[in-house]
Amino acid sequence: MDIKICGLSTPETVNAALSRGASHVGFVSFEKSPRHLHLAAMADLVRLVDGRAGTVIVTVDPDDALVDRFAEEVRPDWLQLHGAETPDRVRDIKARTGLKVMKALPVATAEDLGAIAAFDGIADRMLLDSRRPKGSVLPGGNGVAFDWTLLAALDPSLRYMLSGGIDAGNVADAVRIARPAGIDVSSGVESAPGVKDPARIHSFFDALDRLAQDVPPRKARAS
Ligand SMILES: O=C(O)c1ccccc1NCC(=O)[C@H](O)[C@H](O)COP(=O)(O)O
Repeated sequence: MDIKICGLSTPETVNAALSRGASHVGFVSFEKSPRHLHLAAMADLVRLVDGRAGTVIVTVDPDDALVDRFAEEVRPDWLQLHGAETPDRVRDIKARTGLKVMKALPVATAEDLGAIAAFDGIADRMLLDSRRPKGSVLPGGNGVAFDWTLLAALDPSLRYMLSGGIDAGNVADAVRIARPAGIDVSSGVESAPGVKDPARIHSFFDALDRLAQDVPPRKARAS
């Protein structure tokens, strides 16, 4: 299973995630976020990763100029689009940058899942996240979960990332209920908003290690 640790901002916490085998590490470009990083700081962290995990810039409705700067100055592997980007816009951004795109979709009801089909064959990965709670200025990274049982209706071959309010205490339930191809976590490995905590990153991976001992691999499971 892919594991993405999102909203990292220091070499120490990037190294903690890499040391436990994170498949992806994410850096947020959104000025209202406590996790916002300038491009030069992101570029330093991408160089530190040096191919040991997929590097992801999380961004919200970026214009072409910003997309170009991400591709040229930071050189990540992925852009994670966390705004109202349409399938056409996702296609344009992929063609413009040559980068892989993860499209985030806010989920609160079964109807919300209907939007996934429009990105089929366009987005490289869907990320199913909670809807922004009332009063939050952040489209993601709010530390709230949605009803994972809604995901039972999805085509089992859809390889999506699950996010929203996941932490060491509930990741086992998230995996057992949703059986996602990947998990994305941010607030759940922080000691305060925007402050990643190496000890919590380790606890999160410890919980995954325990889970790996009890949950059969996805392909081997019935239905
Ligand atoms: O994390 C942010 O501050 C953020 C800001 C703007 C858009 C997206 C953002 N985060 C997206 C993520 O990938 C988070 O990991 C995801 O929403 C889960 O967050 P959490 O519930 O805190 O684990």
